[in-house]
Amino acid sequence: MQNGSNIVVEPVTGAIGAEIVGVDISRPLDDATVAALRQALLDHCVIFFRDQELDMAGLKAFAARFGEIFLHPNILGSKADPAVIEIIRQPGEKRIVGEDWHSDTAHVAAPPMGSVLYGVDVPPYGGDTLFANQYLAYETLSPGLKRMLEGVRALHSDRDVAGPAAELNANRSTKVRENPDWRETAHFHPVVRTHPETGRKALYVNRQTTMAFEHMTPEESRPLLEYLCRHAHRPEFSCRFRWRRGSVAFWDNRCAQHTAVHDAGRFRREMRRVQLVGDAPF
Ligand SMILES: O=C(O)CCC(=O)C(=O)O
Ligand SMILES: [Fe+2]
Repeated sequence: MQNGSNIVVEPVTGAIGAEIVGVDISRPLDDATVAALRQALLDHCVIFFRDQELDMAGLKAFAARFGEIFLHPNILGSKADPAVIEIIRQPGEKRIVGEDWHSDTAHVAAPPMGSVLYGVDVPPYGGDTLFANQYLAYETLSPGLKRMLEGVRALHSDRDVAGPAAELNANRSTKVRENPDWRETAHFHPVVRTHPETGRKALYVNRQTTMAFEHMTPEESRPLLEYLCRHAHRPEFSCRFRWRRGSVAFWDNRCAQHTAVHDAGRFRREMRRVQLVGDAPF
């Protein structure tokens, strides 16, 4: 049993991210350890682990210590276990999962609270993942823009990430579910959400799913939306994680955005991801 008091939390930037040292997450974790890890996640928005040996069951068991497992509505899960998504890139792949800045699965009524991503087969260089702190993105807006965004909601849709065209499926290994009866899933969420555990406000718009502000056309929304999406990942809000085999990133999807970098096209890259159930944003 791993004891919470042994854990060391080492921030990786001044803005976001911390590496956790001194814990083997393949072993059963006691409640003090889980509480310490959860606190580190709340403090740093994303936590990283190195040199972990996790099979699918181990990855799921670790994630399950932090909440109920979320089943993705669009992306096909592994044949071995549908709760685990295999995010695979073959050499030369045109499109990848997670390209461009986003928070995960924001088109559903209650988006996942977080994701645990595990590096199974990682390129020798390239294929990093970037994260950005959305508390800072909100806090650095001007008082006037903060006031303007108060109470404003935006429409989030899976039109571009799971649409009927399935153009994605032709160009990447990780497939969305092919469904002739596919219907768009769309929900309104506040542009500024309050984190249910920390009580802090975070910006909550992204380039993958946010279509328009409520009561406004996409054309009217686009300039401000684009400004907010660009502001959301300024270098001083972000960190970059370089993967090794056995690395883990566990992000809080309520206060962090992330993007995968598509710069390792010559190499195969294989990751496994488990998501956790979250609340409806408020
Ligand atoms: O493969 C990556 O680096 C991240 C992909 C992604 O966006 C995700 O797992 O949610
Ligand atoms: Fe993602």
